[in-house]
Formats: sequence, structure tokens, C-alpha cells
Amino acid sequence: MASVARSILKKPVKISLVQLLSGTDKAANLKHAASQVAKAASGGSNIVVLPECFNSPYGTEHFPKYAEPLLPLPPVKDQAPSYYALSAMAAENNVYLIGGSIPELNPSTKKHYNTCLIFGPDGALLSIHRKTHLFDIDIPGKVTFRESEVLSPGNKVTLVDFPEYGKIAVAICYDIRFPELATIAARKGAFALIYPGAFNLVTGALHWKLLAQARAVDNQIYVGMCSPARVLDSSYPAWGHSMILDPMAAVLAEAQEDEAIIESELNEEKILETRRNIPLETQRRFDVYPDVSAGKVAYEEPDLVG
Ligand SMILES: NC(=O)CC(=O)C(=O)O
Repeated sequence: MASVARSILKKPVKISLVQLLSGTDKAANLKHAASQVAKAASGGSNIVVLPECFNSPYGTEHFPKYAEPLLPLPPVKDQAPSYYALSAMAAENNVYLIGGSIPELNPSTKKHYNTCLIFGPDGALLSIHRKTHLFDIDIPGKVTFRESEVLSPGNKVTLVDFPEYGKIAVAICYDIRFPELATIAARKGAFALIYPGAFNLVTGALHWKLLAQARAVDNQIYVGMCSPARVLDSSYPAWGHSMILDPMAAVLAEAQEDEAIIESELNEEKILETRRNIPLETQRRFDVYPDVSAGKVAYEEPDLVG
């Protein structure tokens, strides 16, 4: 039997997911995001989450046009308006901000990424997650998408320490389909898995809630999935239905398709109770499936920040 890191949530924390309505005007998107983050914070949230590609439309044709150079950190102010807008949103509202994602350009390699920036309440950058599994699918006649035509993948599991509360794993959208990433983060002590994500009307209807519940029930921790609001006349209408689930995979809060802010309070007792009642962590049989735990984990690699 294997021992695992306990999930630690030092004190209850209120989290808000902003299901944001974005359009084609980046400056307007940033301004609107700032007003919605302020609204979420004024309701008492300590952690606020924005959706995938909150500053731009979602689509391979849009990524290069909206991309900002972030490296070397800190980025040049007038080239990275989204970075500085997110930092200001966190500082002005005294919240931790999981800044959805933005298209990123690495100016030296010319590679593009789908990148989440995470800021602390003082406005300092805490971590960066680049979407690790690119969304390349083809369901004939329904949905075809090839992020890899434009984007490069990130290469790590991102576990962010929020010193007052504990650790949160952050990944983006298609990353949720890979349970290994979530399980590694949970074993390293995360109390929540947060996924900014933009599923579509085909896969959203089939898999969005299923995957959220699967990751919660696999790992017995909180899960949050934060979508853009649905814009039916856009090239990629998002599924919406941002949701927060508890460690038993019960839905605590769910948006519909329109812009909305959903919130929940997370506490450690619910994690511990779930793990007491269904004690998966002491029942695992790594002697039967040792390869699952033996892989080299890129989480150990240096983060871009720090
Ligand atoms: N947009 C994504 O990255 C993922 C998605 O829509 C899906 O997995 O389905």
C-alpha cells in the first residue's frame, strides 16, 4: 500500500468562477474582465478564476493575432497588456487570480502557447501553466480542431502554492482528459484542480460534466471548470456551464450558457470526510500497477517563474 501526500487546505476559502462574455476587441475584453473580477471579489471571494482565452476569440486563426510576448519576465509593458491587466485585477481586489488563458508568443523561438498566468493578491506572478495537451480532434461532420497547427505544448504539471490556503493544480481545458496529470497533482497535496476551458457544443454536451466529476471522484478533491459564455454567432461557440464540484463529485455551483459568476466555499473537512468514508489512498495497489507511479514527473522541473 502506498502513502500519499495529504491534501491540505489550511482554512476555508471562497472561490469564484467568472463565465465571461468576450468578443474580438482585446482592450474591451480586458476591461470587462476587470469589472467582473471586481464583482466576484466584492462578493467575498479569495480566489477568482477566468476562462480559457478570455482576452480573445478561441481559434487557431486568432492565436497569433492576439498573442503577447511574456518572456523574459517581467514582460515589456506595452507588449503584454493582458499580463499587466491581470496583475492589476489581483492587486486592486486583493485576490488570488487564476487568469484563464491567453495566447502567448515566445519571441526567441517564435512558438505560440495557450498560457495561464496566476497572480497573488499583491499582483505578483505566482506561476505559469502552458496547455500541456493540445486540442487536436476530428469528429467528422461535428467538430475538427487542431491546436497543434499553431500552438506548442507546455511540459509540466502546475501546482501553485497559495500560502494562506494550500496548493491548487492548474491546467487548461483538454488537459482535463488526462487523468494522470490530475492524479499526480492530487498526490502532491493539491486541494483543488482548476481548469479554465472552452469545450464546444458537441464535446461539451457529452463530456464536460462527466470529466469534471471523474477528476473529482478519482482524486477526492475539489474541481472547478471555468468556460467563456456562449456566443452563438462566433466561429467557436463555447459550451458554458462553468462548474464547481466537491470531493464527492457533487455539483456545488453551475452556470448556464450566459455570462455568470458562480461561487462556493471550499473546506478541508469535506476532503477528509470523503477520504475517510471511501479510503482510496490507503487501498491503492502500486504493487499491482507500479508503472503508474514510477514515471518521471516534469513538475520537478524549474517553473518559468522564480
Ligand atoms: N477546447 C479544448 O481544449 C477541449 C475540448 O473542447 C474537448 O476536450 O472536448
